[in-house]
Amino acid sequence: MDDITRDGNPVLRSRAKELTFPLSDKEIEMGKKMMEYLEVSQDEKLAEKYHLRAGVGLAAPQVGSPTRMAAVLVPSDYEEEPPAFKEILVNPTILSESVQGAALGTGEGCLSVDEDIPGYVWRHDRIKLRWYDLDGNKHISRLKDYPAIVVQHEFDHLNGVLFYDHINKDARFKSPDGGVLIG
Ligand SMILES: O=CN(O)CCNC(=O)c1cccc(Cl)c1Cl
Ligand code: NI
Repeated sequence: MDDITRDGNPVLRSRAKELTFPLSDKEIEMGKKMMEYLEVSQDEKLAEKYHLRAGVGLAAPQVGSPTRMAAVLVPSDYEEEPPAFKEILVNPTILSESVQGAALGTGEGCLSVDEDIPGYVWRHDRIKLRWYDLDGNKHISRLKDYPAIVVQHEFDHLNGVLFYDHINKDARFKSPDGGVLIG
C-alpha cells in the first residue's frame, strides 16, 4: 500500500462502483493486498519497520480504486484470541441498522485524513450486513459495537463519506440519548 489517497482527492468523495463476478485477478490481488496491509500495520514491529499507521479497515477508494471493496480486520480484546471480525467485503449492503447509536470513546482516525479531528462519530450500534467474498459467495453478518463501527467507517468510504462528516462541530463530545460509547 505505497500510497494512500488523501482527503482532497475526488475519489474519496464519489460513489464507488459495484464489482461484477467473477472478479479479475487484479481485483482479487487488490483485496488480498488491502488485508495484508492491515495485518502488517497491526504488527508493532513491522508497522515500525515500514512506518505504517495501524488500521483496522481499508477501503478500495483509499488505494485509488473507486470500487465497492473493503478489508476489515478488527482485533479481539486479547491478542491471542482470533480477530473479532476479519473479512474482505465485496459489494457490501447494510440491510438494517439499530436505532441505538454507538461511538468510539477515542473518536476515529482515517489514513486518508492526516490531521486528528476530535469528536464522537455517532454510528449505529448494530448492523445487519450483506456482502460477497472474493469468490462471489453471499454472506450475511450481524455486527455490534467495535466491528459494526469499523464496517460503517469503511462503508462510508464507498459512498464518498469521511468520518468527520458525522462530527457535531458545535458539540464534539455530546452523546445522543441512548447512545453507547465503545472502548
Ligand atoms: O478507512 C480506514 N482507515 O482510514 C484506516 C485507518 N483508520 C482506522 O483504522 C480507524 C481508526 C479508528 C476508528 C475506525 Cl472506525 C477506524 Cl476504521
Ligand atoms: Ni478511513
